[in-house]
Amino acid sequence: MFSSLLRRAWAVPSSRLTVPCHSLPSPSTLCCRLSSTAAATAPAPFAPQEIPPNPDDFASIKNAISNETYRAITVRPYKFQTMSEVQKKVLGLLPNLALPYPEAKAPRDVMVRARTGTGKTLSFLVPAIEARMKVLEKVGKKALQENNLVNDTDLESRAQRVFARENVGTLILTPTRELAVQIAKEAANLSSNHRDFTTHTWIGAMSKRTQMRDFMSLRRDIIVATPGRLRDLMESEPEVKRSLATTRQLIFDEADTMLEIGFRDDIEAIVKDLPPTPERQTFLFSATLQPKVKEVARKHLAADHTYIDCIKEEDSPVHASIPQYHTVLPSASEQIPHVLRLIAHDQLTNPGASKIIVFLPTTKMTQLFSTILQTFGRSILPTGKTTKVLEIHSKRPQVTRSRVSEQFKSDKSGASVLVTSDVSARGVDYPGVTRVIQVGIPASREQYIHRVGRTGRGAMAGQGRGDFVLLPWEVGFVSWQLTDIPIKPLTVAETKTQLSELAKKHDADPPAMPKPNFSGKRFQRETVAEFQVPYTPLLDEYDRLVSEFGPRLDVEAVTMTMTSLLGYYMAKSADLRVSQSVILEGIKSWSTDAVGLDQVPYIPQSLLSKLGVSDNRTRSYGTGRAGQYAKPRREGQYERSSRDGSYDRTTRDRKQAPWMGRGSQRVKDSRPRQEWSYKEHQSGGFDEGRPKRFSYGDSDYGGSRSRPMDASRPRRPFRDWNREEE
Ligand SMILES: Nc1ncnc2c1ncn2[C@@H]1O[C@H](COP(=O)(O)OP(=O)(O)OP(=O)(O)O)[C@@H](O)[C@H]1O
Repeated sequence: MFSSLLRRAWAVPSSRLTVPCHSLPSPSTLCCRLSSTAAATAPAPFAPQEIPPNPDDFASIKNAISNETYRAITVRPYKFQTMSEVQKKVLGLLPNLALPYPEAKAPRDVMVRARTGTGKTLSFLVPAIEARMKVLEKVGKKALQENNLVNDTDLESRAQRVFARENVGTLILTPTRELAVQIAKEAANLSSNHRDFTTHTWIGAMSKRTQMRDFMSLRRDIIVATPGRLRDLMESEPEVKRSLATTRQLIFDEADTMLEIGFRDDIEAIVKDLPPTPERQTFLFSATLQPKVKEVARKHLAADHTYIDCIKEEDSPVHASIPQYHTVLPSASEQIPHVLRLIAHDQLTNPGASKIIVFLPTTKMTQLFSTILQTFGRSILPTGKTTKVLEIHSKRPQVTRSRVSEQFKSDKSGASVLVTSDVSARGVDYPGVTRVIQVGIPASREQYIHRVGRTGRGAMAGQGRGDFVLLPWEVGFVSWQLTDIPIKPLTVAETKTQLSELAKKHDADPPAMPKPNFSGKRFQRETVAEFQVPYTPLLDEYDRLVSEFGPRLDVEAVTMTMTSLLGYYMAKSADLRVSQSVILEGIKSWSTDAVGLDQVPYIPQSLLSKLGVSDNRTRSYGTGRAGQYAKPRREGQYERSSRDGSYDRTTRDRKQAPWMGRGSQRVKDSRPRQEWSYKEHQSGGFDEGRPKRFSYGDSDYGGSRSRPMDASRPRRPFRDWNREEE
């Protein structure tokens, strides 16, 4: 019983536990905290005993960290009591981990693997703050020594201030802007009791002038940066380069992605100007660390670094308690209705507490889904118009991205959906996410894990759910890439049945939702979810959806989406173990079956050649003739394979379905992965959070800068995707 109490203490603020120890069973930690009270009242023969704190509690590292940091963790603003496994293992290395070089004993570098949402951020920020404070303490003492003084607070703090304004303490590198902002906020919270402690955030799309002004005038304790902006500042501002050459600590969050080929140029250029190891201490943290990344990582770490692995070899890399399901759709026409059904399922399962993230593979696809959800979801989802649909991807202005991200973080409406690209896949902490839905395959197995990890975090460990929705030809991803992940099959038919049962229950006994609060002067601006009653009749609408929105969607916008998908998926044929022509046919069918276009849009030959794929056309055939090229869908190619919509293929179907072929390792090995140049990356052609080689899919193909459309072809004006149809 006590162990379960402790486990639950993740959610219990420590201040609440200040009760007399005799009223509790036997928690040693609490007795320890209250030992002075006990001492005052205890009879003389039983002198107070020093009971060591529970090793799982932050109290056990109290003497290894400064009082200011300890208070920030356990009192304000965090009120955490129990350490997670990763925190216990990393913070257990304190105080040595935070001692300045050369006093500290080796090993000082660490590489850490721990599941998503288990508090890795705090694990690296505490040593970062402590290391900085220790260095400053040393600087103060040195100033006293040089002046032959024993005590002079003014002199000490003057010396510390000068030092802190010239030298950088810790540099933290992250793949995305949202994550950088989040870490910087957490660093500010954790250091809030240390006077004048300053954290800088250097990310793209924010004013360099402001960043430089703050850097020149304030302390330089911690810098949290994305590699692009950091490199830019290092190359253009001599003072940045000079100051970074004094950095004592380098931290890679989401280390595996930071060390992948896409970021490698930037990282190497940055690290070259930092002090070498062992003078510089390096931490690498991630939920996923493949063997090849570990090899690259060793280049940046001291040879005698510590490797902390909180995931046992035989365990799943995702929280085993998060149920995960994959649905292989019988036909592309089921894609949007099925996603809507999953959202409805979540809203009915968690009435008034539903918070969903939908991941899409490209920015154009994200825009398309967001538009469809905003337009149609609001009429057929259980929470109707009160459903909040938010959209984030790298093509949105940074101000909007930050606003939307904050909005979703603080959302308590009970019916919100964040439609996003991979910019939200790693590290971002959205509290209370009840379900993660992935539509289409992620960039890699690791990205799948990180996406699912947006649910079941922190105090909600083990709660939540993951759904993975695949087109028929994407099935290879589950068969070949997710072999070690406990993911169960779920058919469209099963989802329909479950939803219909939930709807019946809902109609029989609609949940009582809190009414918006109009009392007093304060008007509660947050919309609270309201349910449509009766809901069961609306379930029939799902199947009519595609024919409804098909004619209302802009053909050119769908073409752009399709082009972005081509760029993304062509590089994935080895992962899926299907040929590129199967993918091409699959995406063409998607444009008619899933989004309801009358005919497949024109795809320029030049784009297909660039992607290294042919659809058996000659160059002259079809050039500039979008309408003429478009051909009707091949009847029956992606038809439903069974009457109830389940994925139950007959032998005949199996023969006809090329994606069911498993391919061979030889094909996989012989085909090089597509990689894209730094130039493409600089031109904005990549979605942050994902290495550049995936840039093509999310790039401006189909976008405003370099559209592969035939220039002579008359175009329809591009619709504003964020507005509802007038
Ligand atoms: N000891 C703790 N007790 C309770 N909650 C905690 C504790 N440590 C961290 N948390 C909370 O858990 C959540 C997840 O933490 P964090 O974002 O650091 O996870 P992570 O391991 O870095 O995840 P990811 O791999 O996705 O980046 C945060 O909301 C954080 O405030």
